[in-house]
Amino acid sequence: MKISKICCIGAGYVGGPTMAVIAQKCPHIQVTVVDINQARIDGWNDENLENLPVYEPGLDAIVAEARGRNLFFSTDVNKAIKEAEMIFISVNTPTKTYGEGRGQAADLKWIELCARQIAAAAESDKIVVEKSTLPVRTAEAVKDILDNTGHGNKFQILSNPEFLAEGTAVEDLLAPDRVLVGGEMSPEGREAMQALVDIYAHWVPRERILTTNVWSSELSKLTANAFLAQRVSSINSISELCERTEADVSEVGRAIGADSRIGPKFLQASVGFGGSCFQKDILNLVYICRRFGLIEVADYWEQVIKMNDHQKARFAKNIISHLYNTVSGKKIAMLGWAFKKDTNDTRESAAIYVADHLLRENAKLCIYDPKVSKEQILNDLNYLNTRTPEENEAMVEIVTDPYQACKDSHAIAVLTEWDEFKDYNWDIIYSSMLQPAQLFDGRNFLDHDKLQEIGFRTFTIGKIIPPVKPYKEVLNA
Ligand SMILES: NC(=O)c1ccc[n+]([C@@H]2O[C@H](COP(=O)([O-])OP(=O)(O)OC[C@H]3O[C@@H](n4cnc5c(N)ncnc54)[C@H](O)[C@@H]3O)[C@@H](O)[C@H]2O)c1
Ligand SMILES: O=c1ccn([C@@H]2O[C@H](COP(=O)(O)OP(=O)(O)O[C@H]3O[C@H](CO)[C@@H](O)[C@H](O)[C@H]3O)[C@@H](O)[C@H]2O)c(=O)[nH]1
Repeated sequence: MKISKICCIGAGYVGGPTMAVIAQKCPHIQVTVVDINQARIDGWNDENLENLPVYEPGLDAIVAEARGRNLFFSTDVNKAIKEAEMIFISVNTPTKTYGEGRGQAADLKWIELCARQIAAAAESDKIVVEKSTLPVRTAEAVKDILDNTGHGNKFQILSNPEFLAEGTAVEDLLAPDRVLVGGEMSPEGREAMQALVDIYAHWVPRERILTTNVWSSELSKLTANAFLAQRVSSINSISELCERTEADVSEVGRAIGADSRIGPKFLQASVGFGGSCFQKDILNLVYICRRFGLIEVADYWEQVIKMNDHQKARFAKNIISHLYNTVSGKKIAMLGWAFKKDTNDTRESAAIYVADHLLRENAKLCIYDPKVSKEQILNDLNYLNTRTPEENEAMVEIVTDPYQACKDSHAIAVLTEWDEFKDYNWDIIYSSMLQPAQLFDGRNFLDHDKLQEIGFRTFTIGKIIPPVKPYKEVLNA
């Protein structure tokens, strides 16, 4: 079966970049990405590529090449469904905030709405591809809705989870470790799988395209994220032990990572993992296990989240304890708000929770992030509901100049590993701060020897840095 028209429902961090790459690599396929969010679609259609709603290195060039040729962004969902032979569902599947499974289960409201809309709008048979991350056996529900409301049209449901990481989405999409396609093991199912495999085979080596049954595919996505997050929580747990024993977590990470059975990736200790996926997907896994009565399995994975919460709280508490057990009324500069570098995404960023912790202690925060807007930072804090939006606005200043953020502060907390932070003139920053100037590197990536040499009291994760010399006088006081 040859596909000539694709539609993707959901123009977010996954739908936008994924479809842009398919369109670039398959110029003969018309790709239409649709969304109910008009502002998002306007952003994707904006002539100024700096206004694309998703920031990813290299994405602007790909959009520029394909947009208007065979890549289109629209809010006309029904039209795109009607025209397409293959429909990707790439809508959000956040943790439920209400009712049964609140705080753990995935909220499949948007998935169901998509299935119903596809059923209502379709005028011919369709292949429906689950691109969103879904609980194992969701395809069953999607198929049930489509089969019972789809006016006799035939639907094949495939699972094709996305493994891209933000910040490296384009490189991950262009050269994925693997592409996973799960489908029904019937002749029709195999034909649908082959149609999707043929699309990816335009640029992905065939041996990297794995096919499985639907349930293995759905569960592999949750499992991959659980394993990755578990590595971060594991090294973070060891970081705390390092701080008590004068071991250095970077050295431990290097030493264990050299074992080919362990491997060197995802062993970077940090203030805690963030992002829209790890926490939500593990909570979902935990929920599914509990539903099946697998209490020990659920508890095992839940510990990964508990460890992560502990790490974020530990970082904030460490700042407070080094500022003589009070941050009340003290200016603290926060460098970085995104959950990792090279993305403007802030979902579940450790920075949000560290900020909230410090604000509960009445700190005054001054925040700088090169890619995150003031509105987004305030939205993130307001979403926690810890205090009123007016109170957040009064306690938090958001600036576009990192030097201004640090000026007159008691301490700097580095929350995101943006490359530009390494190149700052730390002498100038040091001399503009209140003394003793303290710096808390939540990403272990700055040049700590140099910072110590300048005079900073430097604290990092998983390593105690001894002071190299008495604290300097304020240079330009
Ligand atoms: N963000 C990532 O890095 C990443 C990576 C792999 C997988 N995933 C998974 O992919 C899915 C999408 O994630 P995302 O980060 O792109 O989410 P997102 O929130 O950025 O985008 C989802 C989009 O879907 C739209 N939408 C929701 N319901 C709709 C409907 N009925 N019709 C049309 N549009 C609708 C929303 O308006 C939104 O723009 C999630 O299941 C997520 O777990 C995300
Ligand atoms: O050694 C490490 C690696 C990562 N992190 C943190 O872990 C979080 C997640 O990072 P990363 O996995 O690189 O980014 P995501 O975009 O969240 O990607 C994850 O989640 C996606 C959504 O499901 C999956 O598609 C990807 O495969 C999976 O890596 C970030 O806060 C990182 O700073 C660390 O603290 N230490």
